[in-house]
Amino acid sequence: MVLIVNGLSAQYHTSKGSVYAVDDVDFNLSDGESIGIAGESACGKSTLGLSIVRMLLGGKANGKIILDDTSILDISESDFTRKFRWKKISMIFQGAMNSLDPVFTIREQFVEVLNQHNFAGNFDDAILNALHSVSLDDVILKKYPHELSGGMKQRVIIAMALLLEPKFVIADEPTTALDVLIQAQIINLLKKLKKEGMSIMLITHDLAVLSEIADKIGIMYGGQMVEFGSSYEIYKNPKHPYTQGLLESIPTLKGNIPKYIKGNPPSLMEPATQCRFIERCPLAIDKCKMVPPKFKTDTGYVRCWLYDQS
Ligand SMILES: Nc1ncnc2c1ncn2[C@@H]1O[C@H](COP(=O)(O)OP(=O)(O)OP(=O)(O)O)[C@@H](O)[C@H]1O
Repeated sequence: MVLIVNGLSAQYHTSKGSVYAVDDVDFNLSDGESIGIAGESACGKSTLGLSIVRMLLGGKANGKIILDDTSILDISESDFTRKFRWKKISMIFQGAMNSLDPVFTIREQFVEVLNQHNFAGNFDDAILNALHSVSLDDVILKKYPHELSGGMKQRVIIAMALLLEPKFVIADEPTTALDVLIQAQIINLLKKLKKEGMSIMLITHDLAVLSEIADKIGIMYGGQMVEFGSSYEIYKNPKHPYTQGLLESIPTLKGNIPKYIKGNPPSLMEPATQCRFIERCPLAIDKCKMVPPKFKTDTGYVRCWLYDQS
């Protein structure tokens, strides 16, 4: 599965005006590659994921998303549902484990998902395959959500996203609200799925959890992907001052005191007219009063005037 995202923007229209939640994002993934999307709260990470599965409620996405040679924003809703949604690409929604229906057994909830997608194969085979791929035992099928631990509920949610065997799964903060041991189990599960050939887009505010899964990383700030590249390049040689700040804020075992980025993220109620990071950037220069374009790096790009070679 090859994914090319080009000039992707997404806006929500609210009674207070438009929210420019995703602004001119580019990235690409080759077959089998996974990407990590990191950035602070409200910088557009979920909106980016929702745009790719065409599930932006109250919003509209523009630009190009090419999935396996099809421009998926240009096909009809029914074609997208029939050929792509949950079959080639699915999403594990943020907080979904808390929205399992308390009055239905886990099996009934799996059946509901299969029915919604007009699944024509053998229901039991599909459910058991998905369940086993997340290392859950068949006995949980008879249980109700309140009988499961948080980690088991999150596995159920991941299994639901895998029911129709998509090759690309977007996981939006799949470890939030789980204790650290369970977080590690879920990350290991995603690693296992990746090894089995699945491409994953892992969305998180925590850069530290990406290192084991992501071949590439996109750093989001104020609706823009301010840096994109191979994980190696982003970790070893981060270029954007925001990426540098994020990496310095990760606690280490070596005793370095984690730093934090002063100030608050910008409002997304206006389109960008200058660098979105200007107010918080320790390295800002005069040019930063203009919106930075994407400057090429070894493996991707950075949106920062400090890398202007002209
Ligand atoms: N349905 C919506 N209607 C209006 N505005 C929205 C909607 N969903 C998100 N937003 C706004 O869009 C911006 C980006 O939100 P988004 O949820 O994509 O960010 P995020 O990086 O995923 O945040 P978090 O890490 O907190 O989940 C925010 O300003 C948010 O308030």
